[in-house]
Amino acid sequence: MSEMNAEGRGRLDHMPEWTALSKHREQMGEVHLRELFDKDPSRAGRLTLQVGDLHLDYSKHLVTDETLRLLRELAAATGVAELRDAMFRGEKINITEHRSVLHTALRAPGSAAIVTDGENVVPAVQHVLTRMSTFADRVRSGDWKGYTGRRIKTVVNIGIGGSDLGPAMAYEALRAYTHRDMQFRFVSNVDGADLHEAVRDLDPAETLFIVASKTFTTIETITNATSARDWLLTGLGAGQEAVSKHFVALSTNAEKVAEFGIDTDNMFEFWDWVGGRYSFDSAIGLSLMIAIGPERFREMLAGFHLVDEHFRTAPPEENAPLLLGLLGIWYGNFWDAQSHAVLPYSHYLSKFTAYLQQLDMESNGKSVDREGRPVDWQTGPVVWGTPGTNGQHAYYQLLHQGTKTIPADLLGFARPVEDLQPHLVGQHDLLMANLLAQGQALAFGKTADEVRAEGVAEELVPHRTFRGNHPTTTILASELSPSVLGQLIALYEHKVFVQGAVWNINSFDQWGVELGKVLAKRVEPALTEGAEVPGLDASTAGLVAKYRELRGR
Ligand SMILES: O=P(O)(O)OC[C@H]1O[C@](O)(CO)[C@@H](O)[C@@H]1O
Repeated sequence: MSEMNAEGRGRLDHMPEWTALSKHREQMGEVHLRELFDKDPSRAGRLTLQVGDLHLDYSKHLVTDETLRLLRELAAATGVAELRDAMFRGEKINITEHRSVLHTALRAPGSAAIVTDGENVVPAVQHVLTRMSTFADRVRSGDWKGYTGRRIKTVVNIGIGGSDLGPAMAYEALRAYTHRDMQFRFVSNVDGADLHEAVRDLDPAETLFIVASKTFTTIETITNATSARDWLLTGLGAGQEAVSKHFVALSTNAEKVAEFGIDTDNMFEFWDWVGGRYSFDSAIGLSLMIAIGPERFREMLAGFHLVDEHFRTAPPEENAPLLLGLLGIWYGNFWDAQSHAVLPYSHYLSKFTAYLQQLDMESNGKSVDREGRPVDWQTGPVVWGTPGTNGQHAYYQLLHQGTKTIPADLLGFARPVEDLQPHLVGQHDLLMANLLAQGQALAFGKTADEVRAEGVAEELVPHRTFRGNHPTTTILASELSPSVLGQLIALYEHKVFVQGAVWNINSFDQWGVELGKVLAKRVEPALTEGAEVPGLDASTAGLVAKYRELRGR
């Protein structure tokens, strides 16, 4: 197979810029952050960036100015800026699905013109946003009535993956801004227990289901939506005519929505150029919009747009998504880091890392390049983490004293949410002190001499020594507002983009989730009816038999 792709780009690991980074890494050897800080007193002030409301401190990274320069050269040589511009222009950079990648159009101002397939998509985006706003206002005000004439008190979003994680995460993140007289629930798992627990205390007459599915064929979602419809109609003692007052759909597939029995007047549309994991700022965000109101939703979109513009226009030295993407490449490809921890110091960001797992791992969990050739380099990392203080009492031990290199992001906010009860406000400084202390301990550790100086018995010194040298990015903002949430998500979206571009993989398909879906469909009849599954492997056949025995079949 040829070394060069259509753009004349050679294999990544054969590029001189890659080799230069490998050599640089060798020369760096066992560098320590203590040393980097000692050598350069200006480091802390210099290695920071301000993007909108986000303050990024990347001084605690194992990089020198030379490292950053070489990483930027790699980005230039791999055509990150060109691919970025092609994405913003609406070119079909999702080559395996022949689609544009235009989530940035979802948050572009109404005056923008973004053309794909000969059509400016912005008016359609704005039209759906207006429809969503009218609907959200009606539900919020009680003007939208259920079948029996009662107002809606609970909204249940049924979706999975990108049709669940985004709105569920953002709902938690922006809880302080949500409608206080309404409840919001998110059902995703095909385990009937999920829906069961979500609706068990609800009155169907006051419940609105939002069925969120780009394709409207996803088995988990359609199964849950069908069960929810049965629950509703049984509870109301009504027929199909009640569905239109209690079900709306968010989808690209009007035909399937109609087939399910939802009036397409109650469907909020989006388009195939919005990837599932990039979709919560599309119609998929309807539950969030009902929760926080259209105005706040628009503030969130403006936050996204601010970072889109930054990514599109900021010079490489000041481009935050570019920098974060390149730092990830530095660790993943040159320090053998296998994972990346995202550690928010905010209870409201409890679902943030789960959201990023799909964004990052579904995008960049690939092992062939854009030309279909196996890659010889590491691609996307395992992304993991939970809110920081909880993690400190669980897995931070491994971060501090384990054997692995795990770069981490520490996220925090200067101000607690406005409506926090006054007697709890004082806890915020303690929370943030923890964030700062962890960044410090991870970077600088504690030497054996420092431990000895505390009078620790010699045999315990190795156990109480902290190597340090664990790299972190600290991201601070004044508060977790809708705009700041939009800024944060766009920052990570574009970081993931940068990495995919450098690795020369397609970050916008997800063929890897297909096989399991197909096999589940084949195995199900074996579980229910004991049907023969041709070609079933011996282990799975044994497990099928055991399952049937345990179920008493
Ligand atoms: O919105 P849909 O079509 O139901 O898909 C849900 C999710 O399933 C996937 O296609 C695969 O898991 C995701 O990319 C997507 O977010």
